[in-house]
Amino acid sequence: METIIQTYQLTKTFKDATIIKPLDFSLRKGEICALIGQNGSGKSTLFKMLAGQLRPTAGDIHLFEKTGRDVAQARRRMGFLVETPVFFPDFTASQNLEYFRIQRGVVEKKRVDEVLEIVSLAKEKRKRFKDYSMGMKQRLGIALCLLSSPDCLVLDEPINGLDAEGIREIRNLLVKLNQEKQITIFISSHILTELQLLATRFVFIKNGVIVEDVSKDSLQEKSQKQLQLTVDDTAKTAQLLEQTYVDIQFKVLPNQVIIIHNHVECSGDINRLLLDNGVSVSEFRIEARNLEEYFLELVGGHGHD
Ligand SMILES: Nc1ncnc2c1ncn2[C@@H]1O[C@H](COP(=O)(O)OP(=O)(O)OP(=O)(O)O)[C@@H](O)[C@H]1O
Repeated sequence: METIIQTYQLTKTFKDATIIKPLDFSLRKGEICALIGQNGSGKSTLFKMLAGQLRPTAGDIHLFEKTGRDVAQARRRMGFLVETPVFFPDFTASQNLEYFRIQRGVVEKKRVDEVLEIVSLAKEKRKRFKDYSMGMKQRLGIALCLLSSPDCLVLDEPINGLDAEGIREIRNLLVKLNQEKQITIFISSHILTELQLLATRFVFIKNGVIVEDVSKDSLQEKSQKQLQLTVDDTAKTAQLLEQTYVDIQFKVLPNQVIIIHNHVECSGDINRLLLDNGVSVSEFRIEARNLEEYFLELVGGHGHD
């Protein structure tokens, strides 16, 4: 399977703040990958480096398995919506796209109508941009990305601020592009549930570090389960967990309760570990939690880091 994006130890530092810590990431053909992180986590910085708008401080980017000088050429196979495009408010949608078609050297004039059709704006193509709703403006932004017939779209928070209907329209559009035109999609949001029905893979970023990278199925599974223990010694339990599972994620609640978010499949081993080390466990159960809670625990700065 072709690798569309590959980064090696990609790093970005502004003055003395390292916003993207050495990051290895790959996006494979056909994926709809969601990049989820709170404001300031580094999503736009990463996307701008991919778009060639920001120069990496260190590390490397390969696009379509091309490297070095060939990256610029490979980048033409991608459509980026990483900053709000500046459309002319008094131009119609058609006129705006026609302007960009000429500017970008897209030869076929009919491509403007084609992309307007794809994003379901054909009927409103003679409306002026300033009279468009937020959702229509975003779809026009995606139409602009599609002008050059890209194989991959990179979209920075395209559903930010849209109402439920606007979100649904963008979601349907992106699923259609992925399924019917085999366009690979890398899309960011700070709200997990917005992309939950769309993405096939979820990458969580916090302070410029990828803290989790999971498939849709795995996300469902993980987000559904956690271990809740009531113990006589929370400090000792915390110590044992950290010693045994380096990436353990847990939080200590009042009343001697500990919630463990990962390694739920090892519940038997965890129980034995505690008992063998003299911790008395009065309650031990696997329970459900929702996706939003899961997201907040991963990137929201709550609980155990
Ligand atoms: N040109 C710059 N100079 C200095 N700091 C910057 C620059 N661009 C971004 N930053 C800082 O980098 C951090 C990450 O910003 P970035 O825009 O990548 O985050 P984000 O995850 O996209 O958040 P948002 O959803 O708010 O756009 C922020 O603290 C921001 O202030």
